[in-house]
Amino acid sequence: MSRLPPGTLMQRAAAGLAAACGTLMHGTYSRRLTVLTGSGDNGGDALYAAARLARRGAGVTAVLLNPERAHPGGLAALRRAGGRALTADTPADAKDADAAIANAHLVLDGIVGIGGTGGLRPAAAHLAHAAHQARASVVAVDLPSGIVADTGEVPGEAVRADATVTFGTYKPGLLIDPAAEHAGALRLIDIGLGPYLPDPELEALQHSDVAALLPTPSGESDKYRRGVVGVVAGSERYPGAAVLAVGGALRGGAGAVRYVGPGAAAVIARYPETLVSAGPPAKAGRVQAWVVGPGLGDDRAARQAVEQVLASDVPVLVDADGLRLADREQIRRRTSPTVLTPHAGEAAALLSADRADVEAARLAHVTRLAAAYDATVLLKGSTTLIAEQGRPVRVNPTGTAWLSTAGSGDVLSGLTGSLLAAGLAARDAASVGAYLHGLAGREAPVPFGAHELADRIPQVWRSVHPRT
Ligand SMILES: NC(=O)C1=CN([C@@H]2O[C@H](COP(=O)(O)OP(=O)(O)OC[C@H]3O[C@@H](n4cnc5c(N)ncnc54)[C@H](OP(=O)(O)O)[C@@H]3O)[C@@H](O)[C@H]2O)[C@@H](O)CC1
Ligand SMILES: Nc1ncnc2c1ncn2[C@@H]1O[C@H](COP(=O)(O)OP(=O)(O)O)[C@@H](O)[C@H]1O
Ligand SMILES: [K+]
Repeated sequence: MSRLPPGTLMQRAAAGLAAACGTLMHGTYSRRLTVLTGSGDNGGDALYAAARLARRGAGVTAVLLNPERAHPGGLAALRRAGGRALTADTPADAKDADAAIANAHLVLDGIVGIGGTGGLRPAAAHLAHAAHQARASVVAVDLPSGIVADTGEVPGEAVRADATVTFGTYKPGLLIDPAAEHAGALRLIDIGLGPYLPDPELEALQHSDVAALLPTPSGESDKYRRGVVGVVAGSERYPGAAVLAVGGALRGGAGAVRYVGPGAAAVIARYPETLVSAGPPAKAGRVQAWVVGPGLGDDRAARQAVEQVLASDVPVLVDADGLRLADREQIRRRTSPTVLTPHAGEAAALLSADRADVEAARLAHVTRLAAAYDATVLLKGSTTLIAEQGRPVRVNPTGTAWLSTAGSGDVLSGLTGSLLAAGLAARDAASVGAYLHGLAGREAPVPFGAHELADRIPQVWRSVHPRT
């Protein structure tokens, strides 16, 4: 801001916002637009954008939460363009304000942006509620008012938007639930901040990043050089977990999958290429990475298997029952990489916290877990986050709620373990595993069972890396 004439960034933001709204309303002429206006610069962006739309024929009403402190330049521009302004909490205007929201084609949420603190105050919450009830599309300016931009938490009332037009850079709250769910479709407007932004605290891989990380065999490759992944999963009670984890592992780029446990017959019946051994992991032969935990149960053999795997000197992914059975000190003492893949309930147990608190503040909890266990942590759920100490947290941009189906996590752990065995660093293996798993969930015809996810992986692998 200090390098440019005053107001330049706001004008860039308003121009981008107006263009996006024009597209969303399929034009401006005779469209009704209502602007929920707070008293900071977020309201200023909204007012200037609305003035641009009014000049192009839209009928604009601004509902002001605090008329004395509404952005003076924005309000003047709106009035010059023929827009009208109402005061939200004066009895004379309140009815008109509610009607303007109820009858709008589009409602712009300019209540608060990155300057907001806490849930919406009552007058603002009333407007947010009215917008939600209305037929109008709701477009959030920079972010849905009431969410915490930096964390994705939603501490109280917040706007529910159909789309969010954000400026300069994505904010963590637009990418992490529960806040992300309030944002709707995202649109980033470049206002020229790029070169001045600090390193991000949160990052999301794109297709090209994932393509560059995918292991690809070369002329020199043989099955051992490609990596062998050991899978310790399944039990008499849950033989299917073994099949699903092996199914994921066979599609993760390792050269061979070694299965260790009581589910060998079921595994071989489905995947005859699997190397199986009946004894404990310590006797199973060399692997380049282990996956331990899906459907393992909790008998003595299971506990012993977890202990042996954690005692190895190769990367280990611990999931499901493995997270429950693992000796926590043993995890912390490991010198090779460890990847923990809890869902919110398992994360809560590992931190002696409440599941609801983990889901409400995913970023804080995944960061705490990575520090507490000195491990790479992939926290599953409606948003998947990957944390490692000292590195930006990664948020997985793929996925769908259809992934919440039994056994889906088993496929993810096999897949991610296979990427570890193929030589990816722990954080990359977890991010790439989540990315492909999420894409498979989007591509598979719904409703799907978890085994169909494993079957989809080669197709999404090719879509990410067409030359494989
Ligand atoms: N930075 C940049 O480069 C650019 C920034 N830009 C834009 O500026 C925005 C940030 O503007 P900002 O800093 O003026 O704060 P903003 O988000 O409008 O909120 C402050 C107001 O909210 C109020 N308020 C607070 N909490 C509340 C609550 N819970 N419920 C209700 N009200 C609450 C608070 O009231 P107060 O506490 O003062 O009474 C104050 O009036 C940013 O998001 C982007 O849109 C663009 O123009 C492009 C360049
Ligand atoms: N609401 C949701 N939206 C998107 N993905 C979800 C949702 N709920 C769960 N998932 C994903 O589905 C998978 C479920 O894994 P998990 O909880 O381990 O189930 P299971 O133990 O049955 O395999 C994870 O990859 C998780 O991120
Ligand atoms: K807003």
